[in-house]
Amino acid sequence: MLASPQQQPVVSRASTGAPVDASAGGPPALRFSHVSKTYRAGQVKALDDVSFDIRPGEFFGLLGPNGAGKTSLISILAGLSRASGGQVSVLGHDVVDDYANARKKLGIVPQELVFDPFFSVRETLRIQSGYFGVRNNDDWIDELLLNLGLADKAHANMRQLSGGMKRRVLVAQALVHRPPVIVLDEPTAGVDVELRQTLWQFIARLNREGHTVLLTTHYLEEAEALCHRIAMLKQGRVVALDRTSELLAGTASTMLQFKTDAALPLSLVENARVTGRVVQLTAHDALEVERILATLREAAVPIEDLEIGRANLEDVFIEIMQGSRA
Ligand SMILES: Nc1ncnc2c1ncn2[C@@H]1O[C@H](COP(=O)(O)OP(=O)(O)OP(=O)(O)O)[C@@H](O)[C@H]1O
Repeated sequence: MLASPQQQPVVSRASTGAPVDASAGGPPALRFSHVSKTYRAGQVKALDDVSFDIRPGEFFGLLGPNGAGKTSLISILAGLSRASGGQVSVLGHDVVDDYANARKKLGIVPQELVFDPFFSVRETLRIQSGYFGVRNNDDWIDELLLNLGLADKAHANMRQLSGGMKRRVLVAQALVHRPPVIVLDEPTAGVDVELRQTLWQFIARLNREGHTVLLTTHYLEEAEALCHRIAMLKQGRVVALDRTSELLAGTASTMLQFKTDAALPLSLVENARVTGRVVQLTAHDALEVERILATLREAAVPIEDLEIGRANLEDVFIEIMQGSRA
């Protein structure tokens, strides 16, 4: 961890390279306990009895379609909104009863870009340090600027920055007080490949050094690559929670993809994912692949650009959201 004198690493690495949970027996990094949230006098149920823990040092993904409740959960965690029921805590500090201590442990990168346009990047980060009572923070601010590709923008005014640059400042802002728990709410929405790589390299390094990370994203390939465990929300409820590798192991293992202009035989339509001319079908084994290809041949469906590969997290996500998998 990028340790400051006040903050002890929550996870360290033994000489074998194996991660060691230095806080074993301590509180979870994040605890969501029977959390519910309703809007409009109970008419909209955004969260319904959500419970799970995130361990210190984990890289945890929270996935779900639009409206599943991810932002509602993060708003409660950040103290921006109150749960209708249940509790949330950060390293043992309740986000309502012990808000100041809970907030100090959190670095939150929000979805929305909100800044005071009159300050420079460095001033923005100094002001944010001041909110957390951190003085003489320029060395760490310089390190953040360097790692997020902002070194040459330190004196630029916030209003002069592009959207992608502003998002980098948002990340730096969340990290000024070296929080042990980092929450990223769709940090790569609409940002270019270069920033994604810079951002993920840096966040992965912080995670290796012991910081806990909670990520929400619609980019499932990012979640698959980065997250140790994943929870999936659907209509405010947790419908899946497991190690990423277990989620992948439980899915139909093979993906067939091809292009066609013709209609699919009825027996295949139900399980097909169709995007324009591109059709994707999952199969559990080689026999099922053969059966699908035979069905297409018998129905005289002309196919182009056939590819057969391994199913990925997107396939798992769709299976779970469609309710075709427990
Ligand atoms: N302030 C609000 N007033 C009324 N309903 C709301 C409010 N905020 C969220 N909702 C509703 O609560 C549900 C969950 O919304 P939420 O924004 O938490 O989902 P989300 O998973 O973050 O979605 P997205 O992926 O689109 O950001 C949705 O039905 C949404 O319409």
